[in-house]
Amino acid sequence: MHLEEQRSTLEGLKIDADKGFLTMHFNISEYDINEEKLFSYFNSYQGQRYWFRSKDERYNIVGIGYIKSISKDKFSSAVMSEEKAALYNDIQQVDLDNDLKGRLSLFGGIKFDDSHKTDEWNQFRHSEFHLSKWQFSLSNNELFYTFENNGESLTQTFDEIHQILSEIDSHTVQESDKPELKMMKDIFPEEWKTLVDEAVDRLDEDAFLKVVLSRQRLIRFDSNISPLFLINRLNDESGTYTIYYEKNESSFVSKSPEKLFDIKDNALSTNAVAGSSERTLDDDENRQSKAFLLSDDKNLYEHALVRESIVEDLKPYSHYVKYNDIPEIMENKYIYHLHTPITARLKDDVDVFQLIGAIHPTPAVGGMPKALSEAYITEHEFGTRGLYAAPVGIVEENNNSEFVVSLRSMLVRQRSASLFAGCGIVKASGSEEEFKETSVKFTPMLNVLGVEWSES
Ligand SMILES: C=C(O[C@@H]1C=C(C(=O)O)C=C[C@H]1O)C(=O)O
Repeated sequence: MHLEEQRSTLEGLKIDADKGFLTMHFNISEYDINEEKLFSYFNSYQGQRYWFRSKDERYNIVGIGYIKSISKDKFSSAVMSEEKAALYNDIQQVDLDNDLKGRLSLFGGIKFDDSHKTDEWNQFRHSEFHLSKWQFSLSNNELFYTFENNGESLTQTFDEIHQILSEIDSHTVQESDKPELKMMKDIFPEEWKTLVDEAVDRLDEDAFLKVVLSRQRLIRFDSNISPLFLINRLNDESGTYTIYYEKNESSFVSKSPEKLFDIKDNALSTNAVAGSSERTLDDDENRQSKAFLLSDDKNLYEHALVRESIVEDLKPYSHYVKYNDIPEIMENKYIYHLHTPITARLKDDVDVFQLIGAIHPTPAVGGMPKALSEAYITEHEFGTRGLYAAPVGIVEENNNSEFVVSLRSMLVRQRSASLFAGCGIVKASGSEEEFKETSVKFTPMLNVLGVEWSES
């Protein structure tokens, strides 16, 4: 449809005075727009921007300006779904084209737990989801522009948006400087190994099977880490999720390989991921590494715990749950994992927040049994997980959604970055191997930061 025709549909449009917001939904395929141009152009919105890209690019969304948010200091699935319904109910949506495919979405996350040992996550509330003023759905070249319904002329708004889209199209992105590394250190490395040894002693094969313990690495640069530098580097590794989430002065970044679940018209798909071995540049070593994973009892056991827990958690909400008994190899750039795809047909009245409450934390990031391992993590782990290993993702009005388990992640504030990595501890684990595995899991974020490293 041509611009003039789209513009004229607005002239006769009846505005619903009861709604607080209006969303115009545009096809923007005539403009040359990408993530970097958007983050550069909308620099003044820093602190209120996100980028979420699915592994398969079902979603590739950049959101600018948090115009309306649902946020709580405690997670309640009922309250979240009520507030989400109220938020959508207050919006009049206007499609400016007949064959638009995208849907107006919320983006956000729910922290791993409600522990507050340290204050570095204070800029994020416990459960927080945002509707953005500008939602660029880059996988289908669409824009949702949302604004307060205050009687402004719609055709004038339409013209202003097209003016801005032309400016973004011709916007030149300046190259951003690589920050110089000043300091890099593991937080309590020896104490963490002791923590792992103590956990191994505490675990037993009947009542406490597994606990996931994480640790942090702190990095400081000699200048602030520029958002554009990160956006540019995040485009690098394919085959993972991409999350870049600004909130005030903090940014949370993840290159997770792990989906919590996605839902499309009541069909849910998820993936049990647990069991790891390093990927190197040597083909022979890699063949051995994969063969080892597929036959190693400790890794297969850790994996089965995760798969069974997810399947059991899904059953009450599903007509059926399907999966294969034999795990497959997931290949990431720096690491291999065992994974099992799982699908389910959800019952009609199931809400997305209810599912998050039921599944998170999977034993891939918590442990088994769930309550015992969560309490163990809260009591013994150093630091606060915040959004590390937490559900972060996109949700639409009708429950269609995609959530990530936000691993391979970091919290960036001004000149510093805190990197997070964990691993599953079972009775057969050893602290030196687990320390090494967590070091490998820092690699994706070191790469995003442009930090040269060598793990020896
Ligand atoms: C906890 C992390 O990873 C999880 C733990 C794994 C394991 O213990 O083998 C593998 C993949 C993830 O499910 C992490 O990356 O921080």
